[in-house]
Amino acid sequence: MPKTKITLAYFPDTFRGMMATKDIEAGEPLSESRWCSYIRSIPRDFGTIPLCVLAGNAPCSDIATAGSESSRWVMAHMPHSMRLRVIEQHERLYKDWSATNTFLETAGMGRLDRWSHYVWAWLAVNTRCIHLGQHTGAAKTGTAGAKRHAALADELVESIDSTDSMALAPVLDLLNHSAAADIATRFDPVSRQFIIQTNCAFGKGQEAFIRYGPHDNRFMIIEYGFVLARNPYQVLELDHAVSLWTEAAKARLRTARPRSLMMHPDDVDVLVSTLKQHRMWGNFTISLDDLEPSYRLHAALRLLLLAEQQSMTSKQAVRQWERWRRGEPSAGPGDTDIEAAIQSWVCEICQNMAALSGQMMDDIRESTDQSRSHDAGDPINRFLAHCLSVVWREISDISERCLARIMPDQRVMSCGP
Ligand SMILES: C[S@@+](CC[C@H](N)C(=O)[O-])C[C@H]1O[C@@H](n2cnc3c(N)ncnc32)[C@H](O)[C@@H]1O
Repeated sequence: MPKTKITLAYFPDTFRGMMATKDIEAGEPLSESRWCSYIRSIPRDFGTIPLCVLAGNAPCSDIATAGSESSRWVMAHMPHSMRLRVIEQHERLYKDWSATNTFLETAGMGRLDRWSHYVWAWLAVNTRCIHLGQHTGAAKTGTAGAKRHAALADELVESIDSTDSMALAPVLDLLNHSAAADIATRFDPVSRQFIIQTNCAFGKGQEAFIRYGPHDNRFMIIEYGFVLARNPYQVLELDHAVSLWTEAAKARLRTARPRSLMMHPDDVDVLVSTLKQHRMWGNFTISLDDLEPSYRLHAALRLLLLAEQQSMTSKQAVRQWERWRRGEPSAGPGDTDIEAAIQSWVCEICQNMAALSGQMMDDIRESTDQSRSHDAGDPINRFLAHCLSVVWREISDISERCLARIMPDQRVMSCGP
């Protein structure tokens, strides 16, 4: 950290200004870095971001197998999809750390000595940077000059690799996120300024917001360490549930007595490969808006359930599925059965998700209550625990509403054919 003897403070006459934290001799430089004041405005701690908890105090190439008690607790209380994303994020962090050290060593500048400082800096950039490749709503109308200006900005932005063009923008990075904010961003090639323009008004004294993106709360926790109480982007992510189902189907077919004449465990892999070839594998969701399986989930379930339910080979199932995808007339009475099987699958998964989320919310409440009552330090970051609880509440809500849609008149205890 750069050294300085001055810090931001409020003064009765001049309001915000810089105060000496120690005696300063005449002739001393006020700050050893021109960035010092900015760096001091960045939060000291990113403890509500799971990666910060998981990264610990020493670099480790594989967090899935290592970590402190609190990092294991955080991992165990995240939905599966979040866990995968945090592991991926840690791999990126570790790769960046290694690449930075290689660069410094090659340049004869030694190595970074503090992992925790690097993690802090990495998270500061990740939570506060703007991407120059981000470009929304540049003026496409107006005077010839304005259009030329916009075209120049477009050209500049297109020439930038957006994954590699992060910038920290002091003051802009103090703006908080609201899903209701409406902004347009552009880089002005003449003034070389990154401009954020708001399309909604803010009254005097109100907090001015920007929108970081159309992100759900799982993403907000991982990238920014907070949740919105009412996030409009809510979906049930079911990739893991579908993968578990394929494994269970293979196990069932392996032990089936009498052996299924048509389906073989390897057929399940063929069906999965078919979905992958059609770029239809993954991103399986049910959204809060319509409480229906997304097209991708519906299509995948149709193929996966078809072969087993109607005793087909994978080849026959793929042929029938492709006909359905092309919108050709349905292949007879089996079509109603397969739709019922899809509903039944969704019903069972929603019951499992509702039960799991209830258990997770109880666990989180108990763990935070325990660390409060024992006064045992605070191994669990309470705010992070609260954020995880909100995510499980959302999963529970969608699951229960989906069950109520499928079986409107019942308190559903069991689904199935
Ligand atoms: C770009 S900074 C915004 C300024 C930040 N509040 C600060 O004090 O420096 C992003 C961070 O602000 C916080 N943040 C942004 N929007 C928020 C919101 N709606 N509710 C709670 N925290 C928010 C999160 O900690 C996030 O990682």
